[in-house]
Amino acid sequence: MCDPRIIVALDFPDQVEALELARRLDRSLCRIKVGKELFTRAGPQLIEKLMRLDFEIFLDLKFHDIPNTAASACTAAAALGVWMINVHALGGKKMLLACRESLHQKNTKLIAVTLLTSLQREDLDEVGLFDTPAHIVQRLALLTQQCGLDGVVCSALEAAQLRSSGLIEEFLLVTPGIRLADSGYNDQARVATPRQAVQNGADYLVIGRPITRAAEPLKVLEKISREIYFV
Ligand SMILES: O=C(O)c1cc(=O)[nH]c(=O)n1[C@@H]1O[C@H](COP(=O)(O)O)[C@@H](O)[C@H]1O
Repeated sequence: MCDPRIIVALDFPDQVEALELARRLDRSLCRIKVGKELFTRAGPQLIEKLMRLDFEIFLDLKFHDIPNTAASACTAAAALGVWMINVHALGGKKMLLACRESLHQKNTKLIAVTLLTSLQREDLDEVGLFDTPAHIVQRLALLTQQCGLDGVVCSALEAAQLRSSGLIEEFLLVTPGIRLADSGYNDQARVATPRQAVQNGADYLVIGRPITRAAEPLKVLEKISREIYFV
């Protein structure tokens, strides 16, 4: 199977809309991300249905809890047969190690969210993180790599610096906060275009509203795929 770099975020309130959109996409051009809203409403059955449509699934539940609880949740998520799952790196080293260990001998990839792409410097100050997003992301990415996870979620703005900072080449950089030149930011803060993201070294681009809310989602997906193909 080819390795499409676009992950379409199916952020919908119910499975009817989600499946309808999925059927309009081309599985050779994208994977699919199911997040908290849709999974809470539609559950594991929806994951099965999407896998029957031959999509690889990133189950984005961003676990963040004490090590035992987070690790058990990872085991349960991976048992669904999904391609990728995630946790928050701010859960700390012990949690990251426990989660990694819980997926021992499983094929599911485990990545950690560094800093949400909706956050900027002022938001970090408010929660007592007095440093730049770039520094914090770097620290959390190195910690995540030391704990043996497969990669991190970061914004594409940090990807270039991470790539030149000694991360191993196979370490995955997954970047949401992707916006087309003519689309608004919505609630995102640290954004980049698809082309910039790939130029900066992102492996996978998570894209929601610019595709899912477009009048013709498949056309936008095809256009972005062409744009990043030769970067
Ligand atoms: O883990 C994620 O996927 C994620 C991390 C992050 O830092 N920022 C972020 O936007 N996401 C997810 O990526 C998707 C972005 O959607 P759009 O803003 O509509 O493109 C949403 O489903 C978010 O939950």
